[in-house]
Amino acid sequence: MNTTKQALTIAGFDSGGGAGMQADLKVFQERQIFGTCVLTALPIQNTCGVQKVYDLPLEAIKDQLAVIAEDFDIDVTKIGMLFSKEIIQLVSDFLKTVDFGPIVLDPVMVAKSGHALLKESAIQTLKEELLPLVTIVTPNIPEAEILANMSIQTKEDMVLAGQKIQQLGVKHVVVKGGHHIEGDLSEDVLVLDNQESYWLKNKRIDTKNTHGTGCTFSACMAAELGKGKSVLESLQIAKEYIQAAISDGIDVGHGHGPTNHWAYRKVEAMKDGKE
Ligand SMILES: Nc1ncnc2c1ncn2[C@@H]1O[C@H](COP(=O)(O)OP(=O)(O)OP(=O)(O)O)[C@@H](O)[C@H]1O
Ligand SMILES: Cc1ncc(COP(=O)(O)O)c(N)n1
Repeated sequence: MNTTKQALTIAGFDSGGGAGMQADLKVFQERQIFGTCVLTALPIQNTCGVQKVYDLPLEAIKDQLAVIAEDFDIDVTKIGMLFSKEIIQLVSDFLKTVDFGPIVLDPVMVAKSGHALLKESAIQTLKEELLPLVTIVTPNIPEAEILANMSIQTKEDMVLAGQKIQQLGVKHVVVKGGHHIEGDLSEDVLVLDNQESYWLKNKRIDTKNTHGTGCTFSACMAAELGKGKSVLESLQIAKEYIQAAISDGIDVGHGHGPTNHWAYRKVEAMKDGKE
């Protein structure tokens, strides 16, 4: 029997290597889970932004999903950029036919540079078709406002939005405070299906190098879930991973630089008493 844990990311492309499928595969490698991938769309982007997005033929996405199903025993699935309602429908229909483990959805809507990565016409399909299949969804504040159909100003609003998003059929919700709420802390809330909620807080880091933070964070959660960790444990590791990846930054590109995927190795070495 094959004991190597296997993850799938269904996501968009980033030539700049900081976000999307590229970030997800880097996280899978760092967290020691084998990474496979299905491309949904081809944005032309680097750290300075997204210039345009090329569509892929739906058939090409369908065929990629089919070859993964033929050949791999997927333990966990992470979903990022989906771009259109047709892609969401296709991916949802496919996921109903396979057991690809828990599903983590980062409901990517707009890139940090401001370019749309999800068409507005796709939001209803995302809510109705995909969310009921999802184990954990990880919206940032603007995404949570759209999914919950409410404005979010306070921490109480974040919890309420999480509960409203659960009513769409998803099991657990992480509403990320991240770069959208003011303050010294970067606070996220996990609303579990048993209605308990947990806050995760870290010092907010003042940096422009935050390209792909949402992708990295959700991919890390997925990797840990795929290896059998609980939802809360996976979230705690993801929060530590992203904190290290942002704070121990690297400087490449001329815009919003990517995060540092090696940084968490130091944190783990310290925990093991090796440093
Ligand atoms: N400046 C920061 N300092 C510390 N933590 C941060 C910072 N920015 C984001 N985070 C954390 O990074 C994780 C990802 O959240 P973020 O809000 O960046 O997601 P996102 O907006 O979906 O990202 P993306 O636009 O890359 O998809 C969360 O845990 C968030 O709290
Ligand atoms: C393919 C893809 N997926 C997600 C993002 C969001 O990342 P960011 O908001 O940091 O630009 C992105 N830019 N590209």
